[in-house]
Amino acid sequence: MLEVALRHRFGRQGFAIEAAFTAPGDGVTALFGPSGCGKSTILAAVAGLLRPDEGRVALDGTMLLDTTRRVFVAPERRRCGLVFQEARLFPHLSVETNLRYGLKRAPRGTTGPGFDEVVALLGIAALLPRRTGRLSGGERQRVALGRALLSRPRLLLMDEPLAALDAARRGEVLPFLARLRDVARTPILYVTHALDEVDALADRMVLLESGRVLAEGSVEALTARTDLPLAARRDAGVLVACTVRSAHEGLATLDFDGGVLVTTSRPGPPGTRLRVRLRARDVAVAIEQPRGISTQNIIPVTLVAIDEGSEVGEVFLRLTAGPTSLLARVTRESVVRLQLRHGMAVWALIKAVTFDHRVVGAAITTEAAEERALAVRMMPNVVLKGSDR
Ligand SMILES: Nc1ncnc2c1ncn2[C@@H]1O[C@H](COP(=O)(O)OP(=O)(O)OP(=O)(O)O)[C@@H](O)[C@H]1O
Repeated sequence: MLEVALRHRFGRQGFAIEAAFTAPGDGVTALFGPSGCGKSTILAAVAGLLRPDEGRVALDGTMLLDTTRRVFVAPERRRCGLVFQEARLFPHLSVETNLRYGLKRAPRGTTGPGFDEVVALLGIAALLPRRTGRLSGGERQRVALGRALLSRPRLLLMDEPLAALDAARRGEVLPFLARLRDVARTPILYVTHALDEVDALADRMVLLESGRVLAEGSVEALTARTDLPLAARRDAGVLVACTVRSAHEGLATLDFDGGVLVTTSRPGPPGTRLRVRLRARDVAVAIEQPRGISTQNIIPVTLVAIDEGSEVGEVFLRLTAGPTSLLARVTRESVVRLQLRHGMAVWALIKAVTFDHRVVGAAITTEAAEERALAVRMMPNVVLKGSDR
């Protein structure tokens, strides 16, 4: 487990951070918040690249920083693997040499994935002889991930690793990040301000604003809260864990804990586990079961709360389908007109064409899936969290 408590101010009048949070010993914890809220500064303090005015950083009980006891472990001795927005590779050297540089930094006597395993995991075998200066941005980031992993870190620190890539390249690298998360068993602290990356990768989220922690918890729990700034976003809504039951003729049926969803997005074959973001603005409610309507998803739910929205004239309806929470963003006028009250049984209406999905495990090509199977064979003591568990 990573424990962080920091207090720092740049100069006398500068930006101030006062933040404390924990991250578990596995999975991805996202440091999420708007530009300038202090995410990179916190990451730098964990890496040892910044000495905060006061603070404590402990990794699995080992103190990396404790200003009260004058403990400051040098960055190179913290065993943190770093991946930044730009890959920071040696441009004149080959991919293989860059990767072996990572391996050289692994402390003696440590165990972890070997060179071939990491190359297979990240699908970079064909790139090995090439100079990194000639690679695409996405390829460079995969090499940077490999180099970080080969240094056998106890913690991977990633500062917006996809932010410098265009949409196509991000889509190319994301599944590899998911594979790394699932196979490498190294906890990851992941800085981002992109909610879709949180949806795709993170188990936990630490929500930051102006140098302070507003909330921390599971991604599902935090995205369903209407009292956090996340609720002001146009894509505010809940994340629902689903499993594909069937998929044919352009429609997929997904099971979730509390019902069934039908979607036109292509989530993969039966059994695939994924997360669906149901945006509050895409959910309507009806007080009677609608008939003669094109909407595919008509889900019986209970209205459990009416929360203030961030916009005048709007509210969030908090609905439950079994143990699963949904949010609907509707006008206050509708609440009055339909006489909506807590405890009412209503129907949530969600068009099949509206929602996005993120495959929880790596959604990768057949070739990459074969490489992944190879990586798994080569790393027998791996834990799989993905769709092909
Ligand atoms: N060395 C420094 N000296 C003075 N101010 C700094 C320094 N480094 C960062 N800051 C300020 O601290 C604040 C937080 O910066 P930080 O880079 O941690 O934010 P961030 O959340 O990572 O933002 P972004 O998403 O834009 O990278 C900003 O206002 C920044 O200008």
